[in-house]
Amino acid sequence: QVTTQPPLPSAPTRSQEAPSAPPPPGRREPPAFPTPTPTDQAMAVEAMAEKNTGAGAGAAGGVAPESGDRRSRFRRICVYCGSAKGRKASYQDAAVELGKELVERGIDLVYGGGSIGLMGLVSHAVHDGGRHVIGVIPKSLMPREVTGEPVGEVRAVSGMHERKAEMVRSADAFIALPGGYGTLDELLEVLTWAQLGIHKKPVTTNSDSL
Ligand SMILES: CC(C)=CCNc1ncnc2c1ncn2[C@@H]1O[C@H](COP(=O)(O)O)[C@@H](O)[C@H]1O
Repeated sequence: QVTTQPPLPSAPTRSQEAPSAPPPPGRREPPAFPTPTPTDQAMAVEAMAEKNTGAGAGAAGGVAPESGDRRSRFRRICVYCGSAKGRKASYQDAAVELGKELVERGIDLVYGGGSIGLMGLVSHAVHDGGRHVIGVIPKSLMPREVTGEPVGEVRAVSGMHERKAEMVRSADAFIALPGGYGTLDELLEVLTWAQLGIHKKPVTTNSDSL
């Protein structure tokens, strides 16, 4: 079972569209979706795991939360995010905050292994905070997505499909931050694998990124 928190906005169907309400003239504002903070995202994943019996870290070997502190039931969370920093500073802030939140909750990071863009920000935040970082990256992509010293453990894989499979195998839950087509591809694949019952791990997203 997969739940997104908050639910992704769906486009109105023809029957839902009011015929008497044409779009206003001039510039169209983007819909004002709420932007959950990384704390909201981590909380959402925790809440989903509680709702989904047998889902999440329970099935994937996570640790039980210790009373009185903010340690998570998840051992490792996979973060999907852009290889670019994005148009808004808030995306970069969210990546760093999410990394810090993982550290605070004692969670290790699985990610796409790049050192550029939001991927670089979240991985450095987790690594600098002393948690383990696993970067899963095809060898052929390293020259493009890794600059300087790689962060944490690098798992070199043979291709894009293997990368996504290894990321899903290695993590107990998934959070998508803003990104481009690559992030969208990763998010859709992890969602469709859940729909097919290939895994039973929680998936959540920041709807502002889509
Ligand atoms: C050839 C093939 C099977 C492609 C399937 N597509 C993909 N599979 C796995 N990771 C991807 C794919 N396309 C892009 N990515 C990765 O997704 C990450 C984020 O990309 P983006 O900035 O959101 O854009 C990057 O590390 C990028 O290398």
